[in-house]
Amino acid sequence: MDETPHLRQAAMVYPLHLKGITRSFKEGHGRLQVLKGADLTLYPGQIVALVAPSGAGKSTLLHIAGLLERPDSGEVFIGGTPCGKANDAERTRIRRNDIGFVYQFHHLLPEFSALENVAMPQLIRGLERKEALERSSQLLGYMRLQERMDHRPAELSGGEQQRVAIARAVANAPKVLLADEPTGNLDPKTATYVFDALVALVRASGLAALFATHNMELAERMDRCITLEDGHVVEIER
Ligand SMILES: Nc1ncnc2c1ncn2[C@@H]1O[C@H](COP(=O)(O)OP(=O)(O)OP(=O)(O)O)[C@@H](O)[C@H]1O
Repeated sequence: MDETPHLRQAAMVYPLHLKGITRSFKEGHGRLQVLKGADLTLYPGQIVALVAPSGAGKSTLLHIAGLLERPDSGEVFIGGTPCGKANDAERTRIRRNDIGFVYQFHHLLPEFSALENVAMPQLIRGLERKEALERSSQLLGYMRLQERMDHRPAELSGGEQQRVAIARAVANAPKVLLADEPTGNLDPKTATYVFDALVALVRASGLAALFATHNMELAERMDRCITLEDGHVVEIER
């Protein structure tokens, strides 16, 4: 691995740092090389849009950054911790404590209330129930859902469900928030509302966020826009 002092510093300081990520998949008799040495650094408090055509590798990059998949080569640093050599248990711990995920579909637990859904990751992490519920209630208030806390997901609108999912994603105060089309299944007005709530939360908590989106209007409101070109991360100048 390239270990210039600059990179060592970046790896120590930044919420997310990807260095030389490669990933290929089996395709017919050959391999499809999706990522060919992708580099990316996210700064604290920064919201970055990842905009690229379908099939360019956005989800692959997010899965690798979120420690859901391992790259073929390269290194993922979360809050300065190199994760390549970490075993599965350590990766699960880092994922649980330091990474928040928001998906296009919320994956809330249907039999639990909004409040319990947000409390769940904190309880799994070992927080006292009272403390977890208090913090969850605060986060839901932040997402303007104080009136909806006791509702189950089926009793909430799509935009409300997604705001619960966002509150849950940041419940453990992660270093980085990763989102794959977080507003993709919402109508434009609701998408903007949910996005605004998300931005407010990211700004307030100072974490870094990386969002894959096809919504150019939302992407342009983020701090930085990046794309994937031929397996590399490229900044979109604005
Ligand atoms: N597990 C896998 N096995 C084989 N091929 C895969 C696998 N995962 C992804 N691919 C292929 O890798 C390429 C990139 O996929 P990826 O899902 O990362 O793209 P994407 O940019 O997120 O696309 P979309 O915007 O359509 O979600 C695609 O050609 C896809 O078919």
